[in-house]
Amino acid sequence: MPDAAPDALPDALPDVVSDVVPGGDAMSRLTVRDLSVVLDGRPVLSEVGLDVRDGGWLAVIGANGAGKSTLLRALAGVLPYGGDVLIDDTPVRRLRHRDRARLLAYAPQTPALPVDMTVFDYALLGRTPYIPYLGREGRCDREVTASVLERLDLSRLASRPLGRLSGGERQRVVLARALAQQAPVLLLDEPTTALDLGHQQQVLELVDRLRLADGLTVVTTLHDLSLAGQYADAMMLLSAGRVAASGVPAEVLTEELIAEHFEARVRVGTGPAGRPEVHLERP
Ligand SMILES: Nc1ncnc2c1ncn2[C@@H]1O[C@H](COP(=O)(O)OP(=O)(O)OP(=O)(O)O)[C@@H](O)[C@H]1O
Repeated sequence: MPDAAPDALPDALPDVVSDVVPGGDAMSRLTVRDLSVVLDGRPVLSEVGLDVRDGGWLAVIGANGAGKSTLLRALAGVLPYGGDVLIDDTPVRRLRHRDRARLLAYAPQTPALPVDMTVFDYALLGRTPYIPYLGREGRCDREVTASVLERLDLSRLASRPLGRLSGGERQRVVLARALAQQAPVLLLDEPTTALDLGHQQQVLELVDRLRLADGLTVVTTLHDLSLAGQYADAMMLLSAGRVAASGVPAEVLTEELIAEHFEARVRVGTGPAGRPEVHLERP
């Protein structure tokens, strides 16, 4: 069954979410130096560097196979890498798993989901770093989870097993788990690919509001270049595992760079607030 259209977004964040997402004093500047990843003996990322300010939104773009998901997986610590990943001045690889999970949340593109687990219990897994060893979740954990599910239009599916969701519903549940984690750095791998237009807007607006209100630092891969240009304040173009361009969206979303790295013919216009809009043109 398709979901109902998402509710209009209020200007203010819901109390519970704004109370539970870390405040502006949380650590969240993300710095990457000379990052490299080798998979199956082949270099997939080389000499990647980036710097995302506290409360910044970096969109990583690039053609299929450029290394975008690999970059996010390395940042999330689920792949071995060379080089340094720092949150403020703390090397992420030195953190214990639990401490890292409080600083950095990652929503993968297509995670394996336990088909019998309910939507609520899966999103509640995001609270694991806050639950004492051998303990149970508390009221706050359940409230945070319920609030995030509500913001993502998932409350009515809370007791539904994951195996009985549509693709777009599954994608929002994966995001819900990451948001319930309350980490100041959020890594989202193609968070909108399976979503209808209304839910794309709902998800990106929610992430943007959390970023502006609470200083979340966001890194996301996005294939939709216009969406990337509308939401990100910085962009990085990856090509064959290396940084081909980086800067503000207007510096990266140029007709020349897109032609060269995507082999696509586009027209780049200027949208609201001077942000670039990318339109495909028929050859
Ligand atoms: N586990 C793996 N073992 C070996 N090679 C891999 C592995 N995972 C990915 N690769 C290769 O690494 C390269 C980068 O893959 P990655 O998934 O990061 O690209 P991407 O930019 O996210 O692509 P897409 O836009 O298609 O999602 C590709 O050539 C891919 O085939």
